[in-house]
Amino acid sequence: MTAPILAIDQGTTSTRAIVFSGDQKIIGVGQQEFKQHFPRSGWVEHDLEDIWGTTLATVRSALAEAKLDAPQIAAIGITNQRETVAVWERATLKPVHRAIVWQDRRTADKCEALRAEGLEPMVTEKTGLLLDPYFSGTKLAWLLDNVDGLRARAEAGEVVFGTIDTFLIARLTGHFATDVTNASRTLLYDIGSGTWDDELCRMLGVPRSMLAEVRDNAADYGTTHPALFGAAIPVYGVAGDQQAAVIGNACFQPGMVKSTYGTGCFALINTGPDRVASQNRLLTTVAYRLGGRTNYALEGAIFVAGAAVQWLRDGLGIIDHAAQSGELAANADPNQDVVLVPAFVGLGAPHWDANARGAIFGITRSTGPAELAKAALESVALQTHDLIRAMHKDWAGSRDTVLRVDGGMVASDWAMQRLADVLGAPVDRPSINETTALGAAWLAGMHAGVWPGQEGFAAGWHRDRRFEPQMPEADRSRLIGLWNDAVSRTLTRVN
Ligand SMILES: Nc1ncnc2c1ncn2[C@@H]1O[C@H](COP(=O)(O)OP(=O)(O)O)[C@@H](O)[C@H]1O
Ligand SMILES: O=P(O)(O)OC[C@H](O)CO
Repeated sequence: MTAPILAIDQGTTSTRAIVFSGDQKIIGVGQQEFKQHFPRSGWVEHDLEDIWGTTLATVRSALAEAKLDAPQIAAIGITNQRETVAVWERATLKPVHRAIVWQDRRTADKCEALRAEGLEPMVTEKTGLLLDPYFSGTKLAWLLDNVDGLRARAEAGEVVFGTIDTFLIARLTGHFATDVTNASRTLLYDIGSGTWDDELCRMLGVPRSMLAEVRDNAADYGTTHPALFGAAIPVYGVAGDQQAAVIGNACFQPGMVKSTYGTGCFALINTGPDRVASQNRLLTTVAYRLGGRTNYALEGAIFVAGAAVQWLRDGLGIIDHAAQSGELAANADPNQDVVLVPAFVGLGAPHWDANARGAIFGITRSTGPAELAKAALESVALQTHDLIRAMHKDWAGSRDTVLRVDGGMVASDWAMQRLADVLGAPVDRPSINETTALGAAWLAGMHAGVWPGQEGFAAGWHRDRRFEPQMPEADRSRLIGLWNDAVSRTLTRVN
């Protein structure tokens, strides 16, 4: 039996709802962008009512486009921007503050202080993460320390914390639950024992009662309140968006790697049941847990990928649409060595320098929009190269792998060709680009028993196009050399 599944993909800049038919084709889409709040330099917040409002609206429009009613949907899968911190009243589900977004850097000093206390090795051992403002824990601590009366209310059990999945589940079904991949990004969860950790909670001053129950990725997360969509629909799948993309790109075998190019870029390699500890400042994270069995991943997280294209459009005004960036880059003068280090919100893996800021090198009088567009797209490829190189150093199982890509930016043929050139390895673009949503839908469909199991699903993965490397090796090494030099001049600290 097959049946349609609805996926909710709550991303950083927009919320999408997608209805997949029983044979995994997209038959209905709803999408809405929402406001980004930047209250101070380096701070990024989302209004949780915007997130909720766009979720309801996009689900309704996806159902309408698919010409389906709620009873015809077998199950819902949820996937979400990870690490973003929401705190709300347990009884009313009313937020007590805007959500603090994963990109927000306000806790850089707190992370530095914890590092100075020598706590990072303990944190990494338990969580697979580093002390960086990117992760939820220090942001939650900031709210407890800075919102009047919040700590007392948290200790009294009146307010709770969750990542965006947890907030949506609470509002959709009334359950207070999260999935293991989202939990693994909080700095509060021990990925080895699979439990919230008391020592980490103490380190960050977080009461245990604020934390949700952690479930497998394919599990029962309750049924939606009937009034929301006209009938109750079970929520059977939940995963953080980058882990959902691993699943949607069918990277189930150890050694398979995917890289997603949305606002940021996140490359994950499946390391199977082995928890590989990085020596090169990659993250160790949960790829998925199905039937109680965990697959781990090494992850490289870059904060600015498509955001560099947005900057070309909104900051510099040199393009009207993201899609024009590739055309412009193709016209750049090949003799100019312009390098952009897009450290707009610090640098993520493998540098983890929260205080670094962006820089452009090699500008001359003849540098213009085309060279800047080329440098912006190239910076995404060069950052990916840093991640893949770190993976190769960390784990022999990562060699000889083809990169599967997805996300909004992979629509750019120029960017994908340059990625293959800089990596010196092939890049595969799948036929369904909505792999994040597809991954969440598969979790739900498989749990509902209406979609194929792992092997059958993987067999249905199809390639749209393979990009083969074409750049001569000498040009490639020269480009990488210029990049390494530019990055070293941008860093504010040596790890
Ligand atoms: N044709 C294109 N060329 C380059 N970048 C693109 C193109 N289309 C979209 N993008 C970039 O992709 C990003 C959107 O991807 P998406 O996966 O929707 O992101 P997110 O989930 O982070 O909101 C934007 O930053 C946009 O600038
Ligand atoms: O919303 P995206 O696609 O930019 O993904 C955000 C990541 O989950 C942050 O870790």
